[in-house]
Amino acid sequence: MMASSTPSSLEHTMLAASEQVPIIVVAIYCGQFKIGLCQLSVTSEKNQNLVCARNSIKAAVECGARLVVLPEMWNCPYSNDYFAKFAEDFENEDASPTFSMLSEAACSHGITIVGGSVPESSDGRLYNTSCVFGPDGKLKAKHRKIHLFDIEIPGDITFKESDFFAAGDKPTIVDTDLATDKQLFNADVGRIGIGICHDIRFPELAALYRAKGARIICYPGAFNISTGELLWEVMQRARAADNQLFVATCSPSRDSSGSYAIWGHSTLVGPSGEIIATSGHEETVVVAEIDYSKIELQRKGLPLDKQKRADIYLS
Ligand SMILES: NC(=O)CC(=O)C(=O)O
Repeated sequence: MMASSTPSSLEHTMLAASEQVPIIVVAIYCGQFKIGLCQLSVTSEKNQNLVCARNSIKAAVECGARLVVLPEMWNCPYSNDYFAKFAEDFENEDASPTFSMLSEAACSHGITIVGGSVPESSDGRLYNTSCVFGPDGKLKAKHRKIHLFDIEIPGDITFKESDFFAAGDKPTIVDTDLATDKQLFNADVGRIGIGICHDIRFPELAALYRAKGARIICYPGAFNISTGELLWEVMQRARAADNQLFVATCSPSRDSSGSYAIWGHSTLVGPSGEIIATSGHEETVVVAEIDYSKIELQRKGLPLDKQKRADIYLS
């Protein structure tokens, strides 16, 4: 068991997809299911973005992924000039091409999709929203970005999401279809926590997800090159190691449209804070195996939950 989860058992393979998007596959023995992270190149043509995402989901599924994650803002450039124009109302499903495509993809492949994030219009407001679909194509959950990315570092980066978006006010935990997955695919996708990009900076949210039984937290994200180099990997590894669970992130690729320079590097991190699979900044699909027994192993060997001195710092 121990030997099977050591780095020496990793197989790294580079494959060429039919759409000529490079695919990175990382397999670990004794895994339970594969996750696919679709690092998409986002253009200012929504339809093209939908087609590209659909192809990428298919490529991930062809490599065995049962859980597929898309990036933050994948149907729309991550830019204030586009958010309102590209927004869709998910209550009106038939008029939402993004909702329809994700639902169809989840249903026809029988997979769970964490649909990155896109601009949502609702009751006269805009939200940065992630929709999660189950293998029957039904919407399982909707997460509205809780912590909006407002930053002003003179001479470096200024961005104010709160000028355009309203903040969500709920954490999002999704119970995926265990029975269906177990019967059909011998996989256990389990309980997932959802955050969007800047949400990753807030350890309290991740700790809440762990307390509620999440075994993986998915963060669609679009870190900037200014913040990404220093913090993107650190944040993911910290959230995973603090909570002894898996963290998956998915970003658009750097060549995406708009003035916002994207860091990329979609990644899967394991419960001891180890990087299992990652990418560069180009368009790609990362497929990696998740073995939940690593969580139990880590929590047994290093029982942070029992060692916690809540009497000292939570009172
Ligand atoms: N999209 C974001 O929330 C970006 C972010 O957090 C960053 O550091 O860049």
